[in-house]
Amino acid sequence: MILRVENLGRRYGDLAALDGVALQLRPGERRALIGPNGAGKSTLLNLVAGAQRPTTGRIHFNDRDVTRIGPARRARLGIGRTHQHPAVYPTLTAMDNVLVGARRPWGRLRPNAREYLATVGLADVAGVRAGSLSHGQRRQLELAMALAGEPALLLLDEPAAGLAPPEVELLAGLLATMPKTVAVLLVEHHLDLVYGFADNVTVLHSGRHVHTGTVAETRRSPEVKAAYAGVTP
Ligand SMILES: Nc1ncnc2c1ncn2[C@@H]1O[C@H](COP(=O)(O)OP(=O)(O)OP(=O)(O)O)[C@@H](O)[C@H]1O
Repeated sequence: MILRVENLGRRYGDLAALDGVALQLRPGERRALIGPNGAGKSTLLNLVAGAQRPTTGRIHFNDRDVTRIGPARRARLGIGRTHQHPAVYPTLTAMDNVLVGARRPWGRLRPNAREYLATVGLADVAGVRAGSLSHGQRRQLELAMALAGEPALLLLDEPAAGLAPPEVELLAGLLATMPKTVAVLLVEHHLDLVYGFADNVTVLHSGRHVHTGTVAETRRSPEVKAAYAGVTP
């Protein structure tokens, strides 16, 4: 398993944002994480990335316990991520943003950086400052930055949020061409995107795990229907 999460919990005062969640991802697996607003999806992603510390539970990445390891070291170990609001350096060019994402000596990686930009469809704006790019392009750039780190696990937090329908289609195409060496954990509300992309789908509701299954199983799951109807399954 590339990711093994056991009994993961996170409290904010009286609120259990995440409550005893277990999750396992195979190398190269495409897994979507869905659930209604406030279900705990971003919290789970932040705990796996190391941006937040769990209240309970353990996180194993590549058979290594990373529960107490900080986010920068987890990134170097091979956990890449994107954010709900794209985190790019606005005053740096698209190219230099990718070089930052690569976390390796500048010059050596320049040709590669161009490849990553091309992968996400941004080759033409390599020299443009990230702050001048559209919201959709900044999302694509953040994905190139994450890929440049050559992660074994990529955490994507609502990559379709704020995108126009043609940009969502572009994103779906990008996700489909993602290297099979990368396992992806995708948090997304856009269910067409989820069902077109995922091997398996995990559903959270009120911080709890309510379902994991294939796309077909998820589509007909009564627990999933109940979770989305706002009923406690
Ligand atoms: N820093 C925080 N302080 C207090 N409560 C928080 C904090 N972060 C998240 N929460 C609460 O934890 C719960 C889970 O939030 P989380 O953002 O993980 O849900 P989500 O499934 O990602 O929701 P959405 O789909 O709306 O992004 C929510 O009730 C939220 O209000």
